[in-house]
Amino acid sequence: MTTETTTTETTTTETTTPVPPAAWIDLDQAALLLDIDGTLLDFAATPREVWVPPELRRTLQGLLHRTDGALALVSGRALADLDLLFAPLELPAIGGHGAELRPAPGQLSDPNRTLGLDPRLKRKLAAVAEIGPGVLLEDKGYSLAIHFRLAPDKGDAVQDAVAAVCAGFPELPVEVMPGKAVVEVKPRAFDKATAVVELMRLPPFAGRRPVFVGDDVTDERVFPVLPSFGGVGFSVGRDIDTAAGRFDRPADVRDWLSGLLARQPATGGPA
Ligand SMILES: O=P(O)(O)OC[C@H]1O[C@H](O[C@H]2O[C@H](CO)[C@@H](O)[C@H](O)[C@H]2O)[C@H](O)[C@@H](O)[C@@H]1O
Ligand SMILES: [Mg+2]
Repeated sequence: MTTETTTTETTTTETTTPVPPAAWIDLDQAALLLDIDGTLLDFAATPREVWVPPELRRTLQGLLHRTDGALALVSGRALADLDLLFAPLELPAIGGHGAELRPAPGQLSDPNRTLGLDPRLKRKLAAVAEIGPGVLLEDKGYSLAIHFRLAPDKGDAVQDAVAAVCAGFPELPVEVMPGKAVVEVKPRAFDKATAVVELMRLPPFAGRRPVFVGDDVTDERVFPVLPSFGGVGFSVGRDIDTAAGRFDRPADVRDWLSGLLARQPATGGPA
């Protein structure tokens, strides 16, 4: 069992690494890989309360077309959840921190990619919600997320309890993945980095240069694998050593993406 420390959501306006000009990215060669919460979308009190701006849907659809399908969401959320959020769009996606992989719209993720979380472990973890009101469970089948955004004072207790429960199952190949006001227990066999490597070997992503944007601990593992595909990564809200630059907030990422599309529309080459 592996444990990491929780991340913060501290956002400063002091940008030490400049946001990359949209003109730097060549959409004829790029594969756009985009994290969701804290990157494309602003945080909300609960997972269901996030808002997807209609303009963002239009931008993603345009970029998907402009890159010949080489745009994917790379999320900790389950694919079914992503499809509800972005409906009627169905985008190529990595879901559940790598548990699910859909290289093209309309395809199904192989249900045998990963085993479900051991039910004994899941039951014990679910009991952590008894710590108090505001501690929410999100069951993804292959993993369980325990949210404490509505009860920030209970964050330490939740993390300690999750670590204690997992320590009781040393034989299980699981890891504790910290996030933004959440802690998730997932199989160790996959993560966003392993799934990105897999995706980048499949058409229409293969041969393109990945441009990844992400904000969280789970995203940090992706940055080091990008150079082997000629790609780069950008962080959101904080500097990360292995990132090529930083956006301050999701609204900046959204503006950058719409600028990217505006500069390189489908009918012409780069502006
Ligand atoms: O990898 P991501 O796409 O960034 O997904 C990470 C987790 O995002 C969601 O939780 C986070 O966003 C919620 C809505 O803003 C917020 O209420 C929560 O506190 C955050 O942790 C999602 O619910 C998780 O399943 C994802 O793993
Ligand atoms: Mg995120």
